[in-house]
Amino acid sequence: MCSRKFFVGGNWKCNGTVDEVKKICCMLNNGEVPCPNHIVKSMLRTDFQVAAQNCWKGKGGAFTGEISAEMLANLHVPWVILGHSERRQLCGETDAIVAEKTAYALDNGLKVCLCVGETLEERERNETGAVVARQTAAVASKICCWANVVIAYEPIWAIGTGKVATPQQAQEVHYNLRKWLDCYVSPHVAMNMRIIYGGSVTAANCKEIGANPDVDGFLVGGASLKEDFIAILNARNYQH
Ligand SMILES: O=C[C@H](O)COP(=O)(O)O
Repeated sequence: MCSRKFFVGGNWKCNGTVDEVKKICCMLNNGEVPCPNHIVKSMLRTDFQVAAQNCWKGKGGAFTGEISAEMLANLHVPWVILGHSERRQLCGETDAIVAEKTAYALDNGLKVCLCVGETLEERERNETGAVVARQTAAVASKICCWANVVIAYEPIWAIGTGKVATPQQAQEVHYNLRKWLDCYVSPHVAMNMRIIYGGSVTAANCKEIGANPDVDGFLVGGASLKEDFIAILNARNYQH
């Protein structure tokens, strides 16, 4: 029996003054629904969980500008987003680095939202499945327990562009990724892994994409900064 609970993450990225963050927290706290820092955590209802958007790949130390997994755990930040395409493309994070970070974060008690996804060129060359499998395989070579991992499929061409994947495109990639997990990790992990979709998700398209059997939630950028996010959180009507 599959017990995947619908999962929706808001990725505020590098946005938000204190006043803006207060406004979004207020919207969330008052929304009818079932972050990167400590201030946000203290402003939010306790049924929301906060995630950092990155962490260092190993033990903390002389790494200016970084935050370690231990520091996040110590701040009671339960989640970290790793492997986001903006980190991969803008900060040179390779599959190996993302895998190392994932293993270290898990070992230190964090839960990981692992992002994977292809560029437009890769999709046009029919490489989507291979890219997503390669990115996941790098992590699979470093971790044994997947219980605290959610995988976010985020096609890079859909991020912040308004060009959302069709429900069929999302379902196909999620289905194939689950099949890959079934073959190369285990049937148990495949069945229980939440594979969420990210890339131009809005209140208008979330229900149709979220209705697919292999879409277990969303990772939302732009729309998580707006009132739209409440509708996205409710895309599957209060599933618990
Ligand atoms: O992490 C979220 C994704 O990058 C999606 O961003 P977006 O919803 O603004 O397209």
